[in-house]
Formats: sequence, structure tokens, C-alpha cells
Amino acid sequence: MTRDLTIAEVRLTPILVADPPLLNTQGVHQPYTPRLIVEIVTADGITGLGETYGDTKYLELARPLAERLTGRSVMDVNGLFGIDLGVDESRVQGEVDAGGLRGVQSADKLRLSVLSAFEVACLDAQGRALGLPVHALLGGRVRDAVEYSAYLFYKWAGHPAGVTCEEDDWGAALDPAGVVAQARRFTERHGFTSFKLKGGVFPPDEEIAAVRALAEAFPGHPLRLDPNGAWSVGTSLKVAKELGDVLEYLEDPTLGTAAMAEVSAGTGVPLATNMCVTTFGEIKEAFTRDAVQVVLSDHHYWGGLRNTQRLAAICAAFGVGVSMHSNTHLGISLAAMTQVAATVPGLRHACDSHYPWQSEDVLTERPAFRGGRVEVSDAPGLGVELDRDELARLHRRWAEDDGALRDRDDAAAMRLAEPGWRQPVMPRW
Ligand SMILES: O=C([O-])C(=O)C[C@H](O)[C@@H](O)C(=O)[O-]
Ligand SMILES: [Mg+2]
Repeated sequence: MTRDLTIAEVRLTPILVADPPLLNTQGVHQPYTPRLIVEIVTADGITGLGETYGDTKYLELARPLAERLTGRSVMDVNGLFGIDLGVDESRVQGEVDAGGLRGVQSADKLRLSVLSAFEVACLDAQGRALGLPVHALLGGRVRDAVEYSAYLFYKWAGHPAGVTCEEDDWGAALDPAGVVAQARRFTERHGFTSFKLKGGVFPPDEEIAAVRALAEAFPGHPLRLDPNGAWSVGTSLKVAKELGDVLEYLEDPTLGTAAMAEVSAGTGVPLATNMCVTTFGEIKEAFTRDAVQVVLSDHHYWGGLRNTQRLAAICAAFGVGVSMHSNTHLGISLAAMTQVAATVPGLRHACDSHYPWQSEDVLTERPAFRGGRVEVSDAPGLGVELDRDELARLHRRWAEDDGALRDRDDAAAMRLAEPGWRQPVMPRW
């Protein structure tokens, strides 16, 4: 049967999804975080799904792009990446992503962060049309399931009093005992066996104690600590020395390739990053200086699933490990992450995913973690279906918001609890 894979319609739906009060070095998560759901509909009625950041700067680029796609083919993914979105470099000059959690902002990274959702939607549509899973379109899977790590956060029991939010049942985690209790809940609920603690929240000694407590509670399990660049080189080396016997890797202890290279030269603990290598242009210097031993890819800002494979191939050529970064995302992205991770040979570190923190989704069925793994679906496309009622409900929340939550701002969310809070000057410790 021949199919008409011409794009007939592109639907963009910005939504706000509930997020618990997770702490990081910049502040705390807002009670609701913006995401953008992309639907690409072909002439013969197939719909492909994609998901990316929903903040205004992404929406402003996604909207005109969506209008330009009608009449093109979902097969023309290379052509998609040739479209000039007209991102003005001066608009992003000197900016950092998500208040400093995902490295530098650049015009190209902004462009790729939008295109990635459209690429995923095209691949999903292709797969549905051909009756093939996305991983088959990417060359086929080399594993049946993808391992994820439990993403532990220091956390308040609830958002500040008076703030509209959804309740969560994770409780508070503000000291080593709380972190261990949270890790136990992750294993009970999802079977995770490797653990990452988001650090940079409390002075390093307190975070060292939390990782030590995890090591005692889960002897021999892979552990990671990620302060998002909050430490000086000296502090990073001190932490590496104190935790060297239990860490799988230390993630972005300090900011910038030069400082990471200095830390790397002074410790045997592998360094991972989703901050100093976030674009292809940053690879050469970091690898030449041996600044990082593991790159955490993220298909959202690296520009999709095919770019993720390219990054993995470059890392392999340089003997650098690869794994995956995550921030707040829904099941469409988890399915996309799982499909591409299934195709990457030599993936030796469990991938990050925030998904267990998300109580809401726009899918009829949530992808499940079993034994800390997500099974690789062989269903056509991404193997997920949209729940239109939920999509409409979460969009209504976005439409009714006065604008306060439409752009993620962890420092602003923190000021609701601590009015004097300012984005910390780095290094914080
Ligand atoms: O470095 C990381 O792993 C992240 O930036 C992940 C997330 O952005 C996380 O820190 C968050 O959302 O608070
Ligand atoms: Mg990180």
C-alpha cells in the first residue's frame, strides 16, 4: 500500500504539568512546569508525537516552524533540519539554559531544542505508517530494555503555603536519612538500582554525608552526585577524594571546560557533564583536554534522536562514555529516550529520567519502569498514544495561567519561600 506522508497539519499544544518542590542549586521547581506537545498529522491521517520545552522562547520559534511544515513530507527529516528558524544570536548572547542547569544558550542550541520535537514527531509518524518502531528506523535496537537511575532530589514536603499546586506523596528529603528514605521509595516503586543525587543545594559536607548514607544503605550500587557546577576546583577535588571509593562518577562539579579539566587531572573519579559539553562545538576542547569522561546526552537540546546517535559515535571514537541527561519531561520524551538509547552500543551508565516525579501525563498509558528499566517497545512509532482529555486539561491550565509559570524560573519559585533569594554566584562553595 502506498501512503501519503505529506504533512497536512501540525498541532502545537503548550501545557503546564505538575512538578514537586525539587531543590537544585538555582532554587526550586515551580509547582507547574511548561512543556510543548507537537502533533504532526499526515494527509492520510497518521499523527506523530513529539515533546519539548514549553517556555515562551521555544514556543515563539515552534509556531512559525509549524506553519511552514504543511506540504512537506514526514520522511524529509534532513530537510527539516535545513529550515532556518531565524534565531537571532544577539537574543541569546551570554545566556545560560534553565537558569544555569544546562550550560550555555546559543542560537543553534535554541533552534535544535525546537527542531528535536518535530524530528521525533516525524519519526513517530514514519514508524506508524510503516508499522515499525522508531528504533528500527534508527538502525535497530541492540538491547531489549534501557536502564534508568533513580533521580534523587533534596525536596520539601510540599510547595510553599498558599501556592496552588498538586500534592505529592514523596515526603520531604532534607538530610541523609531523608535522601535514603527517598531512594528506598524509588526502589520499591520502580526497582531502580543506581542512584543520582542532585546536589549543589547544601554545603558539600552535608551532601557528602548523604552520599555516604546511600552507600551504606545500598552497598556496591552505582552512585552519582551532581551539584550543577556549584563548587570551586578545590571543593570538587575535596569531594572527589572523600567519595572516590563509592562514586560511579561526579557530574559537573564545577563550571566550564577549563575548570573541569583541572578537576579531572587531579582525581581518578570519572567526571560526567550535561553542562560543559552540550553542543557539538564544545566537544573538541573538552575531549582534547580530557575534561570529561562521560557525556550526558539529551535529545531535546542536542537536536533529536539522530544527533544523539551521532554524539554517541563521537564519544565512542574518543573513548568517552555516554549516557542521558533529563529534566522534567513526560512519557512521549521517555519513549523517545528509550527508543534511541536502545540503539546506542556501549551504553554503560544508567540514563537519567525525571519521569517518576511526574504524576501527570498526556498518554493513555504511562511507560513503566520495571527493575529500573523501561522495556523497548516494538509497537509502531514510539508506541505511545495521546490522551486528548488530559492534553486539553493541562492546556487549559496553561491558558488560564497569568504568565507567571509559563517560563521556568527556579529562582523565582524559591523567592516565594525565601523572599531574599538570588541566583547564586558560582562557585557557591
Ligand atoms: O544537570 C542536570 O542533570 C540537570 O540539569 C537536570 C535538571 O535540570 C535538574 O537539575 C532540575 O530540573 O532541577
Ligand atoms: Mg547534570
